[in-house]
Amino acid sequence: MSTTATAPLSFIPGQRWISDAEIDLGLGTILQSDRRSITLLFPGKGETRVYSTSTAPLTRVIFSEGDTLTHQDGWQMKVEDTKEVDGLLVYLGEDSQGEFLEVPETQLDPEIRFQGPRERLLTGQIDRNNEFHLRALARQAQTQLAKDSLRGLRGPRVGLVPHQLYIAHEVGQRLAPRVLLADEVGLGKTIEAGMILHQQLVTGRAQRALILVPESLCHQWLVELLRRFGLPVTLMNAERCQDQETPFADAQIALASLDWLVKDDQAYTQVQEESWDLLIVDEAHHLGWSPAAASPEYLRIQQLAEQIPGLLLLTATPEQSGESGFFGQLQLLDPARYPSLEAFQQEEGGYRLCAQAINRLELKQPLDAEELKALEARLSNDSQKLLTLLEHPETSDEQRDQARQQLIDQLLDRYGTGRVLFRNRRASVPGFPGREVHPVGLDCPEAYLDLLEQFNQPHRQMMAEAMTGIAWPFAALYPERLYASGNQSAGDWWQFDPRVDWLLDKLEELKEEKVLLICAHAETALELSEALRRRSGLLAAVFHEDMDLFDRDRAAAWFAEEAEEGGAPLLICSEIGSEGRNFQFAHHLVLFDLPSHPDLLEQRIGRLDRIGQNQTIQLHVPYLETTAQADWLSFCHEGLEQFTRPCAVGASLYQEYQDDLLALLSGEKATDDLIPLIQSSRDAAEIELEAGRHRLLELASHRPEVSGQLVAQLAEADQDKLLREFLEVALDVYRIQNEDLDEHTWYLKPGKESDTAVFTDVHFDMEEGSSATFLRDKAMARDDLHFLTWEHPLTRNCLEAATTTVKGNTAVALLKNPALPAGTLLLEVFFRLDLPGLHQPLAERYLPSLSLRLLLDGQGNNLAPKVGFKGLSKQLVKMKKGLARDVVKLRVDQLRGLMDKAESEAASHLPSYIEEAQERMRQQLDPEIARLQALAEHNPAVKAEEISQLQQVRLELDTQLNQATLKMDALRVIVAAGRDDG
Ligand SMILES: Nc1ncnc2c1ncn2[C@@H]1O[C@H](COP(=O)(O)OP(=O)(O)OP(=O)(O)O)[C@@H](O)[C@H]1O
Repeated sequence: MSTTATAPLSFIPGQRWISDAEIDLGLGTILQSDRRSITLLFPGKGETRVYSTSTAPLTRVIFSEGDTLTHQDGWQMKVEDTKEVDGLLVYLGEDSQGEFLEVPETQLDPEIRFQGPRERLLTGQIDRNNEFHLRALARQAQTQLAKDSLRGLRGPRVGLVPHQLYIAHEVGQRLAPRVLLADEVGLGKTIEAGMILHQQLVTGRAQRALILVPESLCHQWLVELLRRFGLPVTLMNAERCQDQETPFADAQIALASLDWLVKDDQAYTQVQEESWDLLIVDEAHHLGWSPAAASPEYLRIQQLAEQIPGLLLLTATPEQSGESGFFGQLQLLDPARYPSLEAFQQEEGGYRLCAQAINRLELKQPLDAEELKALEARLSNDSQKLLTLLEHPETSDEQRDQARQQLIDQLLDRYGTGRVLFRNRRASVPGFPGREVHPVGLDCPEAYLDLLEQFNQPHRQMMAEAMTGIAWPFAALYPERLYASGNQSAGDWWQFDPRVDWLLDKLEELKEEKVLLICAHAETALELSEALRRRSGLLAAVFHEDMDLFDRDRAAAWFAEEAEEGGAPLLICSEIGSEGRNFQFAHHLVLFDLPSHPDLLEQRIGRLDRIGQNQTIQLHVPYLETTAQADWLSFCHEGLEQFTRPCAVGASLYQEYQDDLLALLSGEKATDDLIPLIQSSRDAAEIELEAGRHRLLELASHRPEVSGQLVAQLAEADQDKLLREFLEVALDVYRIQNEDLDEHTWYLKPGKESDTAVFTDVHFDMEEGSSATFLRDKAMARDDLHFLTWEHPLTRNCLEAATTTVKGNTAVALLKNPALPAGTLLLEVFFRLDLPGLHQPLAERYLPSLSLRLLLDGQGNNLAPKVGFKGLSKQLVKMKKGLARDVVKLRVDQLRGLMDKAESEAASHLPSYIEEAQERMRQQLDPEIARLQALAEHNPAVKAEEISQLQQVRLELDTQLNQATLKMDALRVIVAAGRDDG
């Protein structure tokens, strides 16, 4: 395994040497030498070099007893003895069959490479001290990062919002997470998904992800993933896939429109042929499902969800398509846990009791007989043990607390939507500004009144539907559509519709403000913008489904631009703009009409009422009095109170009262009769939810005591000293100019000498340089600054470069410490845990890339526990290369002995290292196995193979971890300079 350096006396043809300056040439053979020059042939590379005898940068290669050499024919031999014949060495030893052999040095393998620190040191390949320093810091960081439970959360350029961090931390750590992210509108589901994805990638839990979103949100997702997470996303579309057989093959993270994949069979097949680790689907309420039929979108996602291990579904309104739609989403996530709609509905009936039991556990009260009996059906053996432990008089308080927490976790997981659904509500997220609503009743013009009356006749309702494409009586909510589809010759609706006059006045009043207007239909949006242009010369940005993606994004960007820079003061959107988009920079929302479903109204308001909104939101609602519009407003406003706060029961009340609501719209029922009924049902449903499902969801979606710690730890990262030290040394090693702009902000500029490989995938200005900060808040406020964390690509590249090349694995330094006599020798050695042949991606999840440091004195005593790396490094100065080589040559025997000692010392540490890795692995896999076993007790859909597969993985990892070794990673020879030099 090792080779040796020498003190050369003379150059004799046939001897084997390496070039210190060109190590890659391999082993050279001296062809000839005279007083002035030496000629070497490097057979491995077929190159010849001539060196001056006095300055030749050459090192003689000599193997010693115990070393293994490789013959030019490929076989190996362990050296037992050496003899010299005419100035050439002959190695004596046995091959693997035990046959005694003699190998002249002329027959050594020329391709020999010296990579390990031991070989490199002994063959005089000595690196700079700061390169060694960088490698050691990088290993230290890797160890720290491998154990870091916040890994993957440090890098994203996002504010520290507790409920988001809780979810990201909880889900991002899972293997193949499958969850529904269903926070109320605008609470940051995209950010949560981004954080989970980032974590999965950074920790190696996932390599590739597929993100499917409505077409209108593609660009916004792309921007968020790049700007906030720096992820390598590829936007896929028909154009990009044209004439390509495997267009998705190069996309590590592919982002595409779900609508496109539903329509394009070929693209869908291409997606299916790839291997993905995580699938993310935004606005998942579009995946319609009922026991009778599933939508094409649902079927496509279902197929993908069966083949992709991880799945994140995002929706603010999971029940938009009814309870069955909601169940359909849960079934995509965990078909085993949610086998049938009936079972799901039955289980829901027990939520209240479960929430009650959890409350009692939290209050440290005993469960009563009714609760115990009801829960028995769901509790399995492990839970029963916990209950017994709770009741046992000798159980300590600490054991009791732990048992209660475990029981709560198990109840949340096994009862209700537990680990699968996360839904935070505004009510429990502080800092949201209020909403103010301004309904404005307007006289209904005669032209509309006539039309509404005509079409309300039973025999004409079908015609209204055929003309407008809107079912009656909902068409009555949009009289301009009735008018426009039948009266083209009679002039434009906007010439007499009082909402337009009102709008013109309102816009005049709000001329300093940005105003978002949403209406239900694309035609209304277009005609309205035309009306404003013709009647007042106002140019509004327009956003609707018939525009292509590019034009839509351009319109949104125009609206977002500052007024002084020519930004549009008004954006007119059809319903499509009511989903997913970020318009929180505006504070005024005009609801030109109301949507026909309460969840759509919630989505509309959510464009402004979202994280980042800093003012009270003004909701302007013009409506036509004495028409269906007025009745519908009563339903939304008084019935559901939607304008003042999100209504959690809107979708279910809409379903419950569907017939009455239709009667209300057709004028067969009066608001005075219906609205009080809806109000009392709402109050009752909300009370029930608060006591049951909501309580469970609240508990499962956010634990403030956990998120509080996460926020505090992440906030501390601003001051991470190791990170700054590591980057300072890295910039020095890779020769990148670094100037302090202030205490926390650097200006970095690559120069001619710089190693530019470390800028791979860093969006960096290589010409002018770029600035970077360690402060999260500063990075959030200024997009032009890089946010420097352990997860920034520059840091990651430096970490990789420092640990995956040989650079820095040897050094020789001078110790300036007057207390030590001159010539005192120390050897500093780093080892790292190595797992040959292990299934790496699987193992890395559990395996901390631990490193071990030893500091041996001349007698082989380990001083590392007393003398730290940092303190020692401060006392070291560099030594010239020539002198360093001489030191190694002079002390070669002592060094060999110390290296052997280091190896045996390291071996004694190995068992405890392996134990730690095994412990981590078990901590992750055992609860998962136990959970599946518990679920299987009640649910035949949990397959036995699923459990045995996981048990098999655990067994294999356990065995493989036992084969781990500690491998020498870097060596530094330290020589005391003594008093005179000090
Ligand atoms: N932690 C955060 N730091 C900075 N900005 C954030 C954070 N969380 C959310 N935001 C911003 O708040 C807005 C809403 O977030 P996001 O789009 O993730 O919400 P959502 O729940 O997905 O919304 P919707 O329900 O409308 O789809 C976005 O502009 C987003 O950039």
